Amino acid sequence: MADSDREKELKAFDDTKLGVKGLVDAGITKIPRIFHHPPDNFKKASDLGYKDYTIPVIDLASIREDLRERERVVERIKEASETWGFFQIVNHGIPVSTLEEMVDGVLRFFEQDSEVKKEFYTRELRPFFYTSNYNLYTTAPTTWKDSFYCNLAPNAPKPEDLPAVCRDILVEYSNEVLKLGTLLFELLSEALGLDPTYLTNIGCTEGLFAFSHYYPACPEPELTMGTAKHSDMDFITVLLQGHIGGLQVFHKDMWIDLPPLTGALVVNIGDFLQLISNDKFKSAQHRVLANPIGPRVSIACFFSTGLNPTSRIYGPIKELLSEDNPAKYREFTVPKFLAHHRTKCLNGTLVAEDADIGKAINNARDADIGKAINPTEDADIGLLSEPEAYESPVFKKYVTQCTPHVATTCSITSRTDLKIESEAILGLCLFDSMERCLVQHEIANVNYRLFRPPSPPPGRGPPIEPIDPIPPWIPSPPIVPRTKLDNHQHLQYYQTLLTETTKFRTVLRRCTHVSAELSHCS
Ligand SMILES: O=C(O)CCC(=O)C(=O)O
Ligand SMILES: [Fe+2]
Repeated sequence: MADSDREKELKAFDDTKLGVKGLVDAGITKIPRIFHHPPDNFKKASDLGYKDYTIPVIDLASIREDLRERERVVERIKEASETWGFFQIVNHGIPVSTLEEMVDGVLRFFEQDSEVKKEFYTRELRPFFYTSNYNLYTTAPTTWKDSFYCNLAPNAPKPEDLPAVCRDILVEYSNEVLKLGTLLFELLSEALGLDPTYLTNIGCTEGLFAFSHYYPACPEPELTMGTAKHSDMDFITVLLQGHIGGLQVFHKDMWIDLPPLTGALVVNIGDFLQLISNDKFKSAQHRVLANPIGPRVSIACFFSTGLNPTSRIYGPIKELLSEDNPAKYREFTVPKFLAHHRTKCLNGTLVAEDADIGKAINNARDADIGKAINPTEDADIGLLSEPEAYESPVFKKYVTQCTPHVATTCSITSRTDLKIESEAILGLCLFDSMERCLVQHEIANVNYRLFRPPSPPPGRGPPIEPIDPIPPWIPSPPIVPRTKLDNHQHLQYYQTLLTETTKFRTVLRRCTHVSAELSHCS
């Protein structure tokens, strides 16, 4: 789809102020092209016959009275946060009737008279607003949902800023979530071996905002996504989902369903907590499938000062560090972190996964701020550092222009038999497709070998040291015909290309968020 056509379609869609629900109400049977997403190659655990992959459900019923039980719960939270980055909680103290009323409140908001609802439609940050696809005009495929956004703490919303149809329940529910947050951060602090008040004392409960999503039934669910793959850029998220499923968590190169459970809340670790726990806890990627039945609703409450940033400095918690476990990240402030990611994403410098406000735009590990301190694996062979590699004009050019191409050129179809780590698989797939991009777009007519140059014929330029930047766990993908280097010009060209390709590899190997399906801002 040409960019200008896409732009026009996006604008027309935006101007209706009716969102995806408006399309469904108009009776469409085919979804507009702006919603088309490239197919995903990763499998669902259930399709592979794995039945034992289930996200832990943790019962908080007696943790206040029974110390032993509290210890057991803390242990389970620790395990879930280290392995999954996700768990569900039941008997958390919020009455089921409040949860049900919150879900109903969301339905009432999205299903109210459209003229009243349109009053809330905007892309500007307001205490409460509604929109469809916050970053509609970025390069991302549009997702099949409408959302409202509400800032809850530290500045509680004024009642008059909230829509009448869900005002009371929103206030009640957010007070409950704030209370629950204090308990969760106590348990998470204990799970990290810290004093129970540690995470609260460093401000983890200070900020809260809600995104509530309305996913209408989709006539062609296989062509689009409800929410694209992302991780949350916050400390933790408390998610209430209605009665229709679709949420999936990425785990061991598979998508694991997280089906709704009456009375339960989903808790997931965000990028900030991963970062301050020095990678002990994992911020897992997740997504929501579009569904032929609907509407599905959800309310995600993000513990982050994202909408009221403070100058507080965060970094790996000192008490968790030791000689064997040195800090993996630099310190950061929330505003810098957000600004950095937003700029990166909106510039298209690095195509990111999800640019909704406060969400994971890029993985913390890859940011300049909060960036991994470890020397690059490639330092010993004289490669650029990762930030420099991001600046590589060739990298920018291909990553930004060729992302859809990446999706279609990856030749790796079977991952389940590849016994390598997930990053490696992603890396392999990306390298494979990136190289194909290079070959198809730019260099098909140039004679060269990409990775292992032959020695030039005697007397034709200096011998080339075979540089193999590929770590053993990323096999070199098979690649297209390359004839011999036969003159000095080609040799130089090859060397430039090799450097650039190596920069790709430097970057891509670390960028789990650059997705092989299609990197984008959703
Ligand atoms: O709708 C859902 O279940 C998940 C939404 C989500 O992941 C988010 O808003 O960050
Ligand atoms: Fe999320």
